[in-house]
Amino acid sequence: MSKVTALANQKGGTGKTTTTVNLGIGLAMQGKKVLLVDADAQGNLTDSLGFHEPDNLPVSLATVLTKSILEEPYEPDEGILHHAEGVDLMPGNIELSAMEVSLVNTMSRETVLRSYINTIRDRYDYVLIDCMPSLGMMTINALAAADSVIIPVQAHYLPAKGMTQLLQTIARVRRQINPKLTIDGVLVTMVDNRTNFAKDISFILRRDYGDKLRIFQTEIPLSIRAAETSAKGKSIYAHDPHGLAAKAYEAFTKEVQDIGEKRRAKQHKADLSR
Ligand SMILES: Nc1ncnc2c1ncn2[C@@H]1O[C@H](COP(=O)(O)OP(=O)(O)OP(=O)(O)O)[C@@H](O)[C@H]1O
Repeated sequence: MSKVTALANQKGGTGKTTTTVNLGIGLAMQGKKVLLVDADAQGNLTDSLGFHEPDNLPVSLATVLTKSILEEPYEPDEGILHHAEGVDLMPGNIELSAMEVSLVNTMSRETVLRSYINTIRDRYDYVLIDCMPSLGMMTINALAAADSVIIPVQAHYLPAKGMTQLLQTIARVRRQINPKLTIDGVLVTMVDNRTNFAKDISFILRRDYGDKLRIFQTEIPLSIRAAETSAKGKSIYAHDPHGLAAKAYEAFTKEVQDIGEKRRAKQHKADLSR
């Protein structure tokens, strides 16, 4: 059974893309089949995986979503790229911003991405969707398509207001479109352990949200090496395998996998008792 997870936070630069890459490749290193979906018009995920000119790709997420809306046929694996470290990628690019506008007048505007992902999810153990830094139509589509959400939060920014908005949006999507949507947890990223500020943010998050949400045990350290990976088109495991950021992403991958295993066991039990 595959699991679809959206990495979402409407604030920009919180580590969504870096986490999508390193969680995805981390899961692939554990033998899982993984599809990464670039649902951000900036195409940063596509760029980070070494496809440095996303806008020049002949087929991208916008292409297949448009075909899906127009009810034109497409091959399930149309446009899917393969990365040397064992993950597949449905690339995204600037064409998604035009989609964001055209979706408003589409009947199935909130579930176009879900329809597409449903055609391919059985081929994978995990599908990770890297969201735009907004709560617009594409992010709603990602939340409608997902089984769960991971919220990366930057350690040096107090997320209180943004978090409330995001949690409200998730609750609304759950009520109106996708009742099974759950929150896997909040991942604190770019933690600078030399300052007290990061520790404070982490403390505040755990204090204010810890009883409602899982705050992942693992925190991702601030790391120049992690920031370098996107230009290299590699994961942190390939770029700096012995560094702290690689160790942290490895531990985070393990936490996510444990959640996935528990969910599978629960589902299995429910299926048996039917
Ligand atoms: N652990 C880290 N340490 C230092 N820099 C990092 C770390 N993780 C990510 N970065 C850098 O911070 C910037 C923002 O990260 P990233 O692109 O992953 O965030 P994002 O939430 O996907 O951004 P956007 O909202 O623009 O899509 C990038 O330049 C990235 O290389």
